[in-house]
Amino acid sequence: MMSSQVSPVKVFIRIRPTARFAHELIECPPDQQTLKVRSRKDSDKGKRNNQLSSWVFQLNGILDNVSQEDTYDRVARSVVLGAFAGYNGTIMCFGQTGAGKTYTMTGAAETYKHRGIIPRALQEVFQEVEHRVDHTFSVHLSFLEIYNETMVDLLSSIKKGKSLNSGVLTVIEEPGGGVSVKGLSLHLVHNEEEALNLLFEGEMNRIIGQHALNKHSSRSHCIFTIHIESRSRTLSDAKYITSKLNLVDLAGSERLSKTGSEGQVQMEAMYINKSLSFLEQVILALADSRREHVPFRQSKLTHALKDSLGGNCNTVLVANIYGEAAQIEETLSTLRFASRMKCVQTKPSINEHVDPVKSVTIYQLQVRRLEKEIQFLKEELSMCNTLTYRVGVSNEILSERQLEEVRSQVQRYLSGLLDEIPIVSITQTQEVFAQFKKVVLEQQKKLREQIAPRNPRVEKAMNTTPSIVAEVQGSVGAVGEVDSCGYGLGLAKSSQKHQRTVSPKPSKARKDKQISRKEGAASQPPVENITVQAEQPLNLSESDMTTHEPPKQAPEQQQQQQQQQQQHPRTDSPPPKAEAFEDFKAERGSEINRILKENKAVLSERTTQLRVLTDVINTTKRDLDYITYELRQFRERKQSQGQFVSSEGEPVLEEAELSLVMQLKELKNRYRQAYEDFSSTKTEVSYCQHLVNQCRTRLLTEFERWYNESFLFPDEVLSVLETGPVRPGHIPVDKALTLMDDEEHSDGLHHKLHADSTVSFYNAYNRTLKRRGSRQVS
Ligand SMILES: Nc1ncnc2c1ncn2[C@@H]1O[C@H](COP(=O)(O)OP(=O)(O)OP(=O)(O)O)[C@@H](O)[C@H]1O
Repeated sequence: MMSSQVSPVKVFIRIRPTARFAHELIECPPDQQTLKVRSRKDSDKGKRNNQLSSWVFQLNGILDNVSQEDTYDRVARSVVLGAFAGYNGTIMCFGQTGAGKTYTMTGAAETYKHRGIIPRALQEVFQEVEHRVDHTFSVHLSFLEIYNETMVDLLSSIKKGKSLNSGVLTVIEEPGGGVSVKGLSLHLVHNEEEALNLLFEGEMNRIIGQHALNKHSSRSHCIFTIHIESRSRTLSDAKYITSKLNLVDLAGSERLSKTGSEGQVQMEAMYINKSLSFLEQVILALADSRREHVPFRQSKLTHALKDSLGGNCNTVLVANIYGEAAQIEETLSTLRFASRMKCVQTKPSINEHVDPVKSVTIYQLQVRRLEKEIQFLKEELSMCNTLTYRVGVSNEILSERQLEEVRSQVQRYLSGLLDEIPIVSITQTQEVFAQFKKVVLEQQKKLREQIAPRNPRVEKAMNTTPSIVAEVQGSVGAVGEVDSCGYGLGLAKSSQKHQRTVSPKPSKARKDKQISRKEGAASQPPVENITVQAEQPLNLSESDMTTHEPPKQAPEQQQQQQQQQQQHPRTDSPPPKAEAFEDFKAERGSEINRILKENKAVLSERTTQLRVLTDVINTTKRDLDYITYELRQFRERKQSQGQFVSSEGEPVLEEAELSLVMQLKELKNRYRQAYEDFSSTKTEVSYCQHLVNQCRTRLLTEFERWYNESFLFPDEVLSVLETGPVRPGHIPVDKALTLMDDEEHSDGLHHKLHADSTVSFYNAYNRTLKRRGSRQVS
């Protein structure tokens, strides 16, 4: 049930038309909401009073000379429509016998025009059911009569009704605060006509007693209920709403003395008066916010109307009055009841429920649907795989336009104009790789054409130098913290050094050339701006230096190399990296090295400071614990000996205790200060560590580049690299130098990728051909 707002009961006065209307006693001002009544009688005591008393009643509307149609519109329509939104509604007529309750509620059966609220409500309900096509509705009816405190099912004569209990009817309270009548039959109706049939059937069954005032007077209370249940057609969830419309025709409220009834009828009148009196008590209790208990259970009527009066319901009361002078007492009584009812507040709220069975079914359906979907996707995936590896390739080959797009993407990616190449399909991804390889091969070919025939040294470098990537990774891993500053090259022990017969250092002229080349390079940022992130590992070890050993060669190769070395001067061979690194730090990389050393010095100093502060904190903490313990001990001792109190009655601190308190205070301050210093120093340490790491990475990266470009690559290689789309770092440069795929290999690459994919298809095709051939032969 959804949260509700408080809403007061709406009260209307309906005046039965009469030629003898007591205009001198009842005045209806034009505002249509006020009734002024005068009377010479003391209505409470039932005696004549010479004083003329007057009363003013303020209500929601006065229905004087108002048609049945307008009465329905003003009184009932909103309540009936509210039921379609899930709100319960109650409309009840109250008043003395013959004042027009039944006329208002059921109407005059003879003429269609004079039909009352119930038939009009039924008409509206079925019109709404027809209009609201997005919902399915079920409408049930029940008709209850309360006669002499006995509940009677007015539709029990109808066989089809569903009733939980065919025995005695009892009012039961439902968990949400509502009430229902156990055993009362509920009848499913599909249209207005079926519903009206039931209404008339119930009316026929109504017990009618002879009465002095009105021979057709109803001596019972009747509750005609329309039960509506609606479910969305569009949302297949388990939620649904229910509502009920109680249309109540109360028995006449006249006094016993006035009826002049005897015997059975007098008994009826007594019961009626009693139940209406209980109704009044309930209304009084509901109108008084201080009252905690409301006596609903005192009568069947009040119990059955419990949720209509004080619960989850839009409630409207029509108080019918018979405006003749002779009835002024009853009129006053009815109006008093009506104005009390106006103070009653209800809490209408939408009755939304969740169908437990349906919710399980819905989840089951969802699970089943998802399982189906998974199955479908699995099948689609397997079909896709099948197609990709067998026949699909021929269908999925990229068009010329698509190929061109991939080429363009790769070019833009390599030149830095595109950040990433999105993966679209397997063939597109294959094509991207193919294009990358093609670029590499093209560059390699260009290199070979330009330099190989003219420069045998490059051939040699290409054959003897490990891959640049391996070099960068391996060599970076070869430098460690072994020098005096805690940093430097991890120099291999002399016994582990490979024996080189060549001069370890490049000539001065060569070095100058190298330096000027690097200094001219645009990629060289100022050393202060150390923001390059490390991509290489930083931890370097001595043993890694052995990775600089030339790869093991076959004896023939060694012999060939020795011959080559004899042919070419030794100065052409690259120096050992350890020595080159020392040179680099002294010259080309001196500035970075200096900054690195400075940063390391600051780091070392801050680390020492941090250590000192840690000691201070620990010592202070120990002292704090000790003084706290001492103070506690002192106070416990003092407690056992009794408290010293000054002449003013204040507790007195002893000198020793005061000293401990002061020490504690001082220690706390020291601790706080040391902790603050520790925190800020710790931040500094991690920042310095970060700077050191950056510098170290930078030094190594610069060294590797310098080493490679100075000793391994000739100018021709560098010039080609600078002009091509592949920038240093994009691909392993040595790959470009050492990979020697021939032209056909390059050209055939794209086809091979597809050929791999089509192999299954062609294998199968060839097998079929073979089988066919063998059959022909045989
Ligand atoms: N507003 C009205 N317009 C025309 N006729 C009316 C109106 N109100 C009541 N009457 C007529 O007055 C007579 C008594 O009305 P009705 O039977 O509705 O009174 P009641 O309050 O229902 O009495 P009871 O105590 O028997 O239930 C009926 O013949 C009815 O047609």
